Amino acid sequence: MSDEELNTKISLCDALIVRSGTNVSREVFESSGGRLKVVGRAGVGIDNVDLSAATEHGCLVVNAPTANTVAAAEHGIALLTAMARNVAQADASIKAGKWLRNKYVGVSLVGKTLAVMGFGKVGTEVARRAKGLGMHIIAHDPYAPADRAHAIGVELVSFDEAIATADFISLHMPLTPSTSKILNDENFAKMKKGVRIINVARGGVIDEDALVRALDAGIVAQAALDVFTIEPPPKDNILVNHENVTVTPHLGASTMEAQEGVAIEIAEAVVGALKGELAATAVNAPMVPAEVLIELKPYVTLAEKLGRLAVQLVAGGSGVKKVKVTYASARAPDDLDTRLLRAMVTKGLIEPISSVFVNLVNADFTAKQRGIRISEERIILDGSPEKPLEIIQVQIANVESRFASAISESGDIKVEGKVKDGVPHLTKVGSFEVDVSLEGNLILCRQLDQPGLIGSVGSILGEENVNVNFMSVGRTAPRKQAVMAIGVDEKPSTEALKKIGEIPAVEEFVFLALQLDQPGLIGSVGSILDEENVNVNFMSVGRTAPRKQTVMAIGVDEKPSTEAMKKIGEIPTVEEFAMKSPELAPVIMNFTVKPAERKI
Ligand SMILES: NC(=O)C1=CN([C@@H]2O[C@H](COP(=O)(O)OP(=O)(O)OC[C@H]3O[C@@H](n4cnc5c(N)ncnc54)[C@H](O)[C@@H]3O)[C@@H](O)[C@H]2O)C=CC1
Ligand SMILES: O=C(O)C(=O)COP(=O)(O)O
Repeated sequence: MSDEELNTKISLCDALIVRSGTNVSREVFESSGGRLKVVGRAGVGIDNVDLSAATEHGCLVVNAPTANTVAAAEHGIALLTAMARNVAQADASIKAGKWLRNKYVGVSLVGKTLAVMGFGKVGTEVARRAKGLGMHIIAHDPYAPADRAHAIGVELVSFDEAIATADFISLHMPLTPSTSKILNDENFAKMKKGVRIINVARGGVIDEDALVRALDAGIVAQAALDVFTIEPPPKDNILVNHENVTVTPHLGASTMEAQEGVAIEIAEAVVGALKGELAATAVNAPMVPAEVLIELKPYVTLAEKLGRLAVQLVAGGSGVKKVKVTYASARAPDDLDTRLLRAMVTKGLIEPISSVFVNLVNADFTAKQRGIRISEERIILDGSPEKPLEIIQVQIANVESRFASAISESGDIKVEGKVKDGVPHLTKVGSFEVDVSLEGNLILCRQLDQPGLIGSVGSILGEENVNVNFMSVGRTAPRKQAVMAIGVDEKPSTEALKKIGEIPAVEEFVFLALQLDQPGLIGSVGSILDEENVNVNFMSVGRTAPRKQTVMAIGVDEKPSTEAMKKIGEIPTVEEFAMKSPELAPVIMNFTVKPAERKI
C-alpha cells in the first residue's frame, strides 16, 4: 500500500502489523479515527513507527524483539567475511568474464580486533560468533552490564577507545536521536587507517556522505552495509556504487526461520493486546508480567473507581490540577509496581470529564496535557505482605466539592478504598468511614443520624424499582452526623433524587456514576421488533450478577423476518440468541429469576 492508501484504509482496522518498510506516521494514527488499538512490528527496530503519536492516541505498539536476532547476527558475520575476502566484487567480476586473482587479495580475520558497537541481543551474538573466527572482541555500550560482557570474554570500552583500536567496527545500536550519524567526519578521523565497517543496524547511524569521504581518503578501507538512511537508496547513490562497499537490501532478518519466528511472535502479541492483555513486548507501555497482573486486577478496578468517584465530587468550575495517590502496603516499594494503578486512577479521573479514551498507554500523556499533576506516596505497613495493597487513597487538592463531607481535615477531596474478598470497596469519604462495594453506582448522603432514615431512602428507591445492592452508614458519633453510602444498580430518576434531598434529616447528597452507561439492550431489541410490527407479548430478563451476563426471553406473536433476526444478532452486546419456532406455541415460559442479594 502507498502511504495514502494506508491512511485511507486504516480506519477499518483494529490492528496493523508491519516490517521496516512501512512508515507508520502520525497521519496513520490521526486517520484511524481512534479505531487502531495496536501496531505490531514484526521485528526489532521501531524507528519507522511514530511512537509519540501512538502514545498520544492510546495505541499500543508491540514488537517481536528476539525471533530475528540470530538471523541479523549471521548476516553481520556474512558481511564481515564476504567483505574481508571481496566475495561480492570477485563474483561480479567473474560473471563479467574477468579472472582477477591479484585484485581481490583479502585480509585475514584471525587475531584482528572487532569493535561491537551496541552490545545488545544482536551485538552479543555477533561477538560470540566472531570469537569463533579467532578475533579479539571489544564492545562499546553505555547501558550494557560489564559482567555480561566478561562472561563471554568481551571487554567493554569507551566509544573513543573502541573506534580508535578496532580493525573492524560492527554497528548494533538502535537509531535514536543520540545515535543518529554517530559515525561522522569527526569520528572517522579518530579511526585506525584501513578500518573496515559493517552496518546491519540502521543506515541513519552513519553519516553516509562522511563515509564516502572516509573511503576516498583511505581511512575506511571497506564497508559492508545492509541498511541505508533512505530505503531503498537512490540508484545513483555514491556509497552503493562505491568499489569498496558491499551492499545488501536490508536482508538481516530475512531468513525463512526468522520470518516464521517474528510472524508467530507478533501475531501472539497483537492478539493478546486486542484481548486487553498487556503485551510482554510493549514498546510504549509498562510491561507488567501476567502473574503480577492477575494479582493486581481488583486493585486496578479499585484505582479506576476511586479516580472516577473523586473527580465527580469536584464542584463544577474548580479545575483538577493536583492529585495525590497514596498506597498503603506491607510490600517493599520495589516489590509493587504502581504504574498500572496510577494509570487507572488517571483514567477514572479523566474519562468522566472529557471524551478522551484513556488507557495504560496514554494515561500519563493525557494527564500532562490537561495539566493534572499526579504524585504518588507509599505508606509501608508492618505485617506480612501477602496482599499487594491494603489501601488506595486518592486526594484532589485545591478544589471545592459538590459534597462538602468529602473534604478531609487537610482541605482536600479524599476518598479511600480497599479490596475485600476480591471486590473493590469504598471505605472512607473525607473523614467519614463508610463501607460500600463499588459495583454499581453510588449515592452519598450526609444526614443527622436518626432512626427511620434508612427506611425512608430505601422506600423511595424501592418505589422507583432501583435495586440497592449495598448500604453503609458511617457516623462520627451516635445521633450526630453520619454519611450514608448507598450502592445502586440503576441511576434513580431526577424525581427520586429530589425526594431524597427533601427528607428533612438529609443535609447534602450526591449521585455518582461509577460505570459508563451500557446501551439499552431491551430498548434496542424492542425497537427492531417494533419496526417490523412484531408484537412483543412478554419479556423477561434474568442475570447472574448486575451488569454481567444476562439471558433475555422475549415472547412474540409473529415470526420476525430473517432481516430483523439478523439485526438483533448484530447488537454489540448480544452474545448469542436463538428463536424457538412459533409453531410450538403456546409456549409456557417459566423463569426463575434469583433476586439480587440485598443487604437491607
Ligand atoms: N538489518 C536487519 O534486518 C536487522 C536490524 N536490526 C537492528 O539491529 C539493532 C540492534 O538490535 P537488537 O540487538 O535486537 O537490539 P537491543 O536493544 O537488544 O540492543 C541494542 C543495544 O544498543 C545499545 N545502545 C543504545 N545506545 C547506544 C549507544 N549510543 N552506543 C552504543 N550502544 C548503544 C543498547 O544499550 C542495547 O544494548 C537495532 O537497530 C535493530 O533495529 C535488528 C534485526 C534485524
Ligand atoms: O527487526 C529489525 O529491526 C529489522 O531491521 C528487520 O527489518 P524487516 O522486518 O526485515 O523489514
